[in-house]
Amino acid sequence: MKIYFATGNPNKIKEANIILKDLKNISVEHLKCPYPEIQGTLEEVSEFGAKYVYEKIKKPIIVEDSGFFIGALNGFPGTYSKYVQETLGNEGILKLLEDIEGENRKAYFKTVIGYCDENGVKLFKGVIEGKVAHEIRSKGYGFAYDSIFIPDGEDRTFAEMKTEEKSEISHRKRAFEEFKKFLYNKIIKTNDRGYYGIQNTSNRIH
Ligand SMILES: O=P(O)(O)OP(=O)(O)OP(=O)(O)OC[C@H]1O[C@@H](n2cnc3c(O)ncnc32)[C@H](O)[C@@H]1O
Ligand SMILES: [Mg+2]
Repeated sequence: MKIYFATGNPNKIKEANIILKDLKNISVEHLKCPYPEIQGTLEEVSEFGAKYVYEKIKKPIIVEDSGFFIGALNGFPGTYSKYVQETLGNEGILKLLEDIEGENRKAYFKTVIGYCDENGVKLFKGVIEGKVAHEIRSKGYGFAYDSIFIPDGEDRTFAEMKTEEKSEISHRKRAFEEFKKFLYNKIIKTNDRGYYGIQNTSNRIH
């Protein structure tokens, strides 16, 4: 089964492939099919985008909308994350937080995957909590906000972790895990042999 992933961001494809690497029989293909990013919640953007792209290609499709939410800024940049990354950038964000210390630097990433096929659209969500670093810290991994985000339980920013490490705990990983559960059920229901397509043999039911 092929699932198309409509995104303009190749980092997302790289991470999705790492996260979904244990899926057999299912491949994720990058699709460059722009869709209107309506102004609204991540859920609204993903639902609209998934339906929009599905109507165009009539094949199983995912889109994904993510945001970076900073507690001390009442969730800003949140649904404006793309625009803020391109304008203020990470330095601008750090400046806004100059006098903010400790617990007040809390932030989280959230991802909402929208999946659409002939049965309609479904959403899958993932969140990772952490805090905003005091300075930009990167070993060249990751992208966008990764160099200022330190996940809870870590000292390093996402941009100091290899993509494989980020992808063990990230918001994207969590959203895709939910999506995987849905795929397992769907495949069990639709496949006569009841074969999951998953390497983990304990999950095989044939
Ligand atoms: O074409 P799409 O899939 O929309 O790709 P995008 O880069 O516009 O992605 P989003 O709208 O989902 O993301 C909003 C902003 O948040 C950034 N972002 C998304 N996921 C991230 C992650 O895992 N780490 C750091 N920044 C991220 C992204 O680069 C944008 O600046
Ligand atoms: Mg976008």
